[in-house]
Amino acid sequence: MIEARNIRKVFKDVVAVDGINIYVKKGEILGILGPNGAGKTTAISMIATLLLPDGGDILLQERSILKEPKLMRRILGLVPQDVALYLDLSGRENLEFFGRVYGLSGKALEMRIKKVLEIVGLNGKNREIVKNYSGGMKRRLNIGVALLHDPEILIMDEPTVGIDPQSRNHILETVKGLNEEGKTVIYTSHYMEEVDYLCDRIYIMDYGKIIAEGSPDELKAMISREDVLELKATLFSQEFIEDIRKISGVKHILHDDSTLTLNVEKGKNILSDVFNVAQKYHTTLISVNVKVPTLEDVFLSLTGRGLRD
Ligand SMILES: Nc1ncnc2c1ncn2[C@@H]1O[C@H](COP(=O)(O)OP(=O)(O)OP(=O)(O)O)[C@@H](O)[C@H]1O
Repeated sequence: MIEARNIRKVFKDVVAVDGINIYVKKGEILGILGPNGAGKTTAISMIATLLLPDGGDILLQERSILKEPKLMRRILGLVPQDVALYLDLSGRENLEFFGRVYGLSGKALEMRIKKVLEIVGLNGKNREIVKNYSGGMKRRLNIGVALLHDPEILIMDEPTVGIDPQSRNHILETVKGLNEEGKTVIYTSHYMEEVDYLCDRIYIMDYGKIIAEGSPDELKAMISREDVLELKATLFSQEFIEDIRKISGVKHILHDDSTLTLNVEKGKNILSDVFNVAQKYHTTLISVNVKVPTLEDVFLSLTGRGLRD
């Protein structure tokens, strides 16, 4: 349906998107996963025709949207990262305003507003001014605005950042529901749990490049030659972590003060080495677990860094 070929965008001396290929199939939820600054927003802004690439082409059903941006704009709903709403208007008034911008009016507009309020679960609050909405409600209304003209494709840029868990779940379920009704979705996030849960296919981005592509299971299978071990303690010292890093078979480490995640060569038993290090630094291990790999472990394996470093 959509095919971005070798697209590139440079801002002064920053190569935000470095010659990537992305395709989107009709009816799928496509995830773009990557840490802050990876280039996700820049990539989808080009697909959404908000930014012109410095190189490459973007095709919608074989026709270049660089030459014919209207083709894309007609069928696209974009949910930007920053909430774009009128705070002094009610939820309903915002929908009325943006609906008119999309060219809707009269009964058609009224019906779409009713439908959209149902989808985003804001029926009960539609006459309240948006200033009084919680962060999650504002995000949901923002999604509602993007749905007003009943777009075929929905592009969502990190729609759950900084909101409460209940609204987050509501948004994830809304995306699933919209997809089941036939909408194609492009969803960017740096939360691996979200893309794992939602997406049929995922591109992992880092420093403007795509470093892996596949279904969540395919991506996890990429590290099937590694075991993931998780150690917990009250506090891990830097010296402890450095000694663990030196154990033969340890490929990557992700850590905070109390949890160490190790990607270890498959089948390599490093437990006695781990316990020796623990003894050396008088560190009491609260737990040692073999983990089922997550997309975070895939990213760690590919880059040596965590998604949220
Ligand atoms: N308008 C701009 N001017 C200059 N640099 C920019 C601009 N937009 C993005 N960048 C830079 O391009 C790189 C990619 O940014 P982008 O916003 O696309 O990443 P992202 O993966 O969406 O991350 P985030 O979640 O933080 O938005 C970053 O280094 C960013 O600082």
